[in-house]
Amino acid sequence: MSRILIALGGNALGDTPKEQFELVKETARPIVDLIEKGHEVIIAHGNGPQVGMINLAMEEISMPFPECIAMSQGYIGYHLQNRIYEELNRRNINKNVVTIVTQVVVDENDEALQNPTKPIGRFYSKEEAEELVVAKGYKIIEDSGRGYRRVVASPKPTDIVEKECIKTLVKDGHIVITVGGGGIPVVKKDFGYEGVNGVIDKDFASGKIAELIDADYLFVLTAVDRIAINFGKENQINLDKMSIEEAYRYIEEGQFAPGSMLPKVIAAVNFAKSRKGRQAIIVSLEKAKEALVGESGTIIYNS
Ligand SMILES: Nc1ncnc2c1ncn2[C@@H]1O[C@H](COP(=O)(O)OP(=O)(O)O)[C@@H](O)[C@H]1O
Ligand SMILES: NC(=O)OP(=O)(O)O
Repeated sequence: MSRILIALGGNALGDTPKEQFELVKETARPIVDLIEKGHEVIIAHGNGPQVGMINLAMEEISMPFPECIAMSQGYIGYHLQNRIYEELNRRNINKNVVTIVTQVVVDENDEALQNPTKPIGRFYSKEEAEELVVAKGYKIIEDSGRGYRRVVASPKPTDIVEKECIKTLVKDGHIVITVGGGGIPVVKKDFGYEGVNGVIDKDFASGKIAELIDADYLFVLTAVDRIAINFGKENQINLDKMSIEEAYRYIEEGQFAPGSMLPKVIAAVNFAKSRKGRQAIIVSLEKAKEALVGESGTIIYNS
């Protein structure tokens, strides 16, 4: 039996709450497959499209990002815990599922707070993007050949406020959904914490919690079955494994798009490096079960 941290991509959760609730029904199956095999599963998820949607919908009252992230953790967590519970019941597996509203500590001097890089919200055409820059003052970038997106600050996680609660729940056999959307970014104050504007990359927060709960595997589930080099080009090569040294070389070559595949690879490398025997796997949701027996995904390993 292994302890597996599953990081679900926000782009795989659909565009509307209705669409998401249907999609998450499918998401629950491969997750429960792993639980049925006896693995301990902890779930993290993205919120890029959703947090952008919430922030835009609440523009009139300028809803700050920490609150938007908390809302996204709540409703994505609700969908996941509802559907996973249903799937567990269908298979007569007696387990509890719970979502933790999670605050993630960042450094108030993190330079990333002044330099927006994290794509959120929907994709725009080039013309729409140009209009938004003028009308709303957004910073917009081109996102991995898929269109244009707003970017916001994305500080690095340094600690997780609720880590002891998470550890206890996992130890007691409960299925925990945590660090949704990378967690609510907070900075330490004298007696507590205060939210800051930004969206933490869920891949980095997932790597952090995976280390803290002593996971054996970090599964980063996204839209592609494998990492590729020369991605999207005629000479694209999909990788079934990648050593840490190879990963560093490909990063240097610029093989992984910033804001999409690059944070996943960095989080995977950091996790694989942190303890001998730990492996990170980047794979699609549909192929998660196959990935555990080496039949899909890209394994990032410490050679
Ligand atoms: N080298 C690469 N190999 C595979 N996919 C890549 C690569 N570079 C960029 N991508 C893109 O990155 C996407 C994953 O990032 P993203 O959609 O932001 O993640 P998430 O699933 O967490 O929302 C893939 O679906 C793919 O379109
Ligand atoms: N917060 C975050 O990293 O979300 P995505 O995975 O949706 O980009």
